[in-house]
Amino acid sequence: MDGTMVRFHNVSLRYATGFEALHNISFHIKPGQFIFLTGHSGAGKTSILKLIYQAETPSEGAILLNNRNIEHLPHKQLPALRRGIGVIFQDYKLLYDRTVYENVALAMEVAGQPTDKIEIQVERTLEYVGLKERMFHNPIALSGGEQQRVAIARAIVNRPPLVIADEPTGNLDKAMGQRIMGLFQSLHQQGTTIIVVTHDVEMAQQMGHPIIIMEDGQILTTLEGRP
Ligand SMILES: Nc1ncnc2c1ncn2[C@@H]1O[C@H](COP(=O)(O)OP(=O)(O)OP(=O)(O)O)[C@@H](O)[C@H]1O
Repeated sequence: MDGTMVRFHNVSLRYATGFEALHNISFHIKPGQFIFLTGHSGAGKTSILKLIYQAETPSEGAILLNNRNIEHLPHKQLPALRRGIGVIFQDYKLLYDRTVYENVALAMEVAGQPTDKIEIQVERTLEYVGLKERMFHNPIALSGGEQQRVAIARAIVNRPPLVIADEPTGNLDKAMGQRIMGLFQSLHQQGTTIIVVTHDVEMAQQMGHPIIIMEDGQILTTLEGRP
């Protein structure tokens, strides 16, 4: 497929502390690609995700998202940009005073979707991640792998073209990790662009997708994956 889903062009990121977490990063992700981002702790992986969903702005360089330049986007355009990205955070960021259903529905409510559509789509998405039976439970009563799947359901319920996940299998056993990766693989097969941060290079290699390896805020190398 042609075009650009994400492009970093000579991007650097200096945090308010003065620390430069990313230095002169360039890479290109096409629509529909599945990419892994790996590297040791502190290499800058989460910082890249933060730049993509605009929690941070680069100190230098250009970022293109869906062929649009985003590094100096007006504030009022931010919500629309973020709706096009499903973000799965390292610590899930679920709301523990609401049910599983409500956690996922909220993402559609803030996107202004009508109630009837929300009911159908939330149920369908929870079924997809295998949690329909737990719909009215509080996420606190769920295992780590189940909470991870609620976070995935919330991220994909609006069907964003881009899904980014920070260490989605980090705290899970191998079987649950594979199940989560299976979900990303099936989203990828439906045409979604996927970026997954992981420490697990072996697992990433088994999946056969390209792997960007980071070190000290720079890209060390990119492994191309299987054709
Ligand atoms: N808000 C911040 N202010 C200052 N420094 C930060 C901030 N966030 C991250 N850093 C620093 O930037 C560097 C890169 O952090 P980042 O979270 O991107 O690394 P990472 O590769 O995702 O690490 P991990 O695998 O441990 O999650 C680290 O040295 C970190 O301490």
